[in-house]
Amino acid sequence: MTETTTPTGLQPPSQRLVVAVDGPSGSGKSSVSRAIARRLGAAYLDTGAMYRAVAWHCRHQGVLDDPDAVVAAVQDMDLVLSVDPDHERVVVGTDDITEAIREPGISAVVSVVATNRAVRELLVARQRAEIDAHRKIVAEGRDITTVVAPDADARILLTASAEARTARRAAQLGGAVEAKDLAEQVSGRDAKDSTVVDFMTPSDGVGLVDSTELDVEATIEAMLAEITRQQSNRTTKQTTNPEGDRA
Ligand SMILES: Nc1ncnc2c1ncn2[C@@H]1O[C@H](COP(=O)(O)OP(=O)(O)O)[C@@H](O)[C@H]1O
Ligand SMILES: Nc1ccn([C@H]2C[C@H](O)[C@@H](COP(=O)(O)OP(=O)(O)O)O2)c(=O)n1
Repeated sequence: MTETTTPTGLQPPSQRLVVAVDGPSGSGKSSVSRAIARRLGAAYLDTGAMYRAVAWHCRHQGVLDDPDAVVAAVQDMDLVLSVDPDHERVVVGTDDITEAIREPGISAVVSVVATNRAVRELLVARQRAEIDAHRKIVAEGRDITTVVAPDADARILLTASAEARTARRAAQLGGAVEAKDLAEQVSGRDAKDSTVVDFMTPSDGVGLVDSTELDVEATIEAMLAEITRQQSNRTTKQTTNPEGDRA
């Protein structure tokens, strides 16, 4: 069966679209993915917010130091995460923690839960269910292109130099953080998180967008161009080889 295509090679709007975005801290994943979701009329899944919510919940329960208790807490956790790109909202039980999960105290401990493999399995299952529940969705994190949605319609690794990422984070935090704490929040956290997933090099078939020399708008344009390129490639493959690799 051949898929119908628009004149530009893009899939028509009624078709499913899953965009997967990974990258290190401060590369622009959240701001750029949110903007792309708006432009595509898609949902937006911030998987980092899920890890942050787990860190908040475990700290709140006083179990961060006990890996088994962390897993139990995640299993029992009642998490509501908005996937509306225009409305950021994270709620655990009756606590609205939308603001709290962005505090430096959570950034400092989030790797404890993100490097717990059992926690990752639970969250990956939840992320896949969320992706399946939406016709169009942009999902971003560290392992979306490789583990959560390796079959996504478009997969992109968004990078920037360590200097650019640290400078962006400094500006975002309003210059209120000391240089050594800033380096720990960006490169230090990436080093810890990299022990369980690789988000510094694109895996096979994943497009690379380097935003070091680009402003936010130019990065959005570069990402949209890469999404279009990958969609066109997939459409061409499906048209020329509709049976895929089946003999
Ligand atoms: N290409 C860019 N140029 C300049 N600033 C950027 C760029 N991309 C993102 N930013 C800014 O850098 C900060 C970190 O971006 P964010 O989207 O939170 O990154 P990430 O989700 O990868 O950690 C934000 O203040 C954002 O507005
Ligand atoms: N898919 C994901 C998403 C985030 N994480 C981890 C890595 C980070 O330390 C935390 C928080 O992620 P978040 O994307 O909010 O991080 P930033 O502060 O934007 O750099 O969660 C992960 O391990 N896997």
